[in-house]
Amino acid sequence: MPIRLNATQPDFEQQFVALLGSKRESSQEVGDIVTTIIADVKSRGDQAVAELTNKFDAAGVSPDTLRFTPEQIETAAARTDPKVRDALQFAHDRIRAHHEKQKPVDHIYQDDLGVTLGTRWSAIEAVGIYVPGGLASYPSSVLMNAIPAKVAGVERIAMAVPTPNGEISPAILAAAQIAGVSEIYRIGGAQAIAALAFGTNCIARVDKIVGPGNAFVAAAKRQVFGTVGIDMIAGPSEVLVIADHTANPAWVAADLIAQAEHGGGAQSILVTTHPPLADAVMAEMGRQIALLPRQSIAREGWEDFGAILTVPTLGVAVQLANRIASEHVELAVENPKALMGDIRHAGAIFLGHHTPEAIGDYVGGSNHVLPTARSARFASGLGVLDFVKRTSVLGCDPGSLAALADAAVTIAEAEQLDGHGRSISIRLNR
Ligand SMILES: NC(=O)c1ccc[n+]([C@@H]2O[C@H](COP(=O)([O-])OP(=O)(O)OC[C@H]3O[C@@H](n4cnc5c(N)ncnc54)[C@H](O)[C@@H]3O)[C@@H](O)[C@H]2O)c1
Ligand SMILES: N[C@H](CO)Cc1c[nH]c[nH+]1
Ligand SMILES: [Zn+2]
Repeated sequence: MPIRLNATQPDFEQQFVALLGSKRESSQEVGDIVTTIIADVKSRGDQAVAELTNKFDAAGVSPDTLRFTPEQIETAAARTDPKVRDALQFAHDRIRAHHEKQKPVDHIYQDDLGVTLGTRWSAIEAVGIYVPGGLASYPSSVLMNAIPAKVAGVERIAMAVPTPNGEISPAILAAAQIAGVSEIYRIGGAQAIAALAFGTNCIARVDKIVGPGNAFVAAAKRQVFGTVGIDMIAGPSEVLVIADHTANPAWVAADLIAQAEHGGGAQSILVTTHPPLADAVMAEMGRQIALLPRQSIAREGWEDFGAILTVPTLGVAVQLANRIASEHVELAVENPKALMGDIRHAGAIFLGHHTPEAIGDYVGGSNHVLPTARSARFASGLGVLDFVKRTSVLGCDPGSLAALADAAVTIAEAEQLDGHGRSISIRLNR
């Protein structure tokens, strides 16, 4: 059964803290498995990648079939239902248009001492994008990963996607074609992350790895950080719905189920100021889940990771939401725009009764690769800025150098770094 809590019950704080911690962090066991996999890929390269891919995905690969050939991509993409292809193209165009607006601009100026100062942006050269594919297939995640990289001007995009039982949804390859990605490997999990980070004979190493995935993918990204850059920890999905008396219980229940459907530790939480809504959503969950197939992952997700919290005011709801720092926060309230400013920690905010989170998963235009496991306290969703680096630019002429020199030499002396001081004063014949 999902957890039900009322903010006025005496042990609320204790129960809430337990909810915050429940299965959101990567376990030691997963971390240890991932460490072993990464070490294996580092030492045995493609052979290890192929063996691990066959062990976990039963993909039937060998070291020389890890990469999709251009013909395989073309054939599979051509098999995609034209309606799906059109929908992916529609999504692509909307996502691209939104991300174009995120492009940073170089900025160079001269300050009042005559010093030239600037910020220059340049694209990362080679990026690995991870597209999850264990329990479900995510053509939409191909677009969400690849489009901001393309907009940023990344030269090489290497995509990893697991192919359970050797199968791939043609829509994945159609999405890759639409986004302009052609270097695609049929690998997943920690072995894919290790191969992209350290490189093998057939997979050249990248500079940064982005994209969502399960606990093994998230742990592997943590462990290779430093060797390569990573975007964030985008693990099992989460939704937090804040709802008042104006919310429709059937719609709220449907949104909670949509997130539980991701399985593998997904989390769906409702916080409401209206106790009758809590009861109605609970009943709706039972009704709608009963309509799902018996082994539906949504059913398991809700049973294991669902929660309904009743609170006295929207102010308390917001406080709890900021502590949970959910990947998605839906504001199913009378005046969502008024509440939005108080939500400090969220991967993405969805405004009002007519903005289901799933619209952001696919075609809204914003990115669905978002921070999970409370990392929205310090991380942001994927965007163009994840694929560029910022380099500062500084320039002095004799006049401006003279204007800065005294203070610089004084600090150098305070640090007892005489060489630093001399490299300045030598230019001024001091
Ligand atoms: N936060 C986001 O932006 C976002 C977006 C889309 C999906 N997601 C999440 O991505 C996840 C996708 O998970 P998934 O499992 O379907 O696909 P996945 O591709 O992330 O994981 C599949 C891989 O996990 C590895 N694996 C599975 N069991 C293992 C084991 N016992 N030991 C070692 N490795 C093992 C295998 O290598 C397999 O290839 C879901 O949790 C979903 O919620 C998040
Ligand atoms: N809700 C997921 C994490 O933001 C993304 C997704 C893709 N397809 C369906 N859902
Ligand atoms: Zn989703």
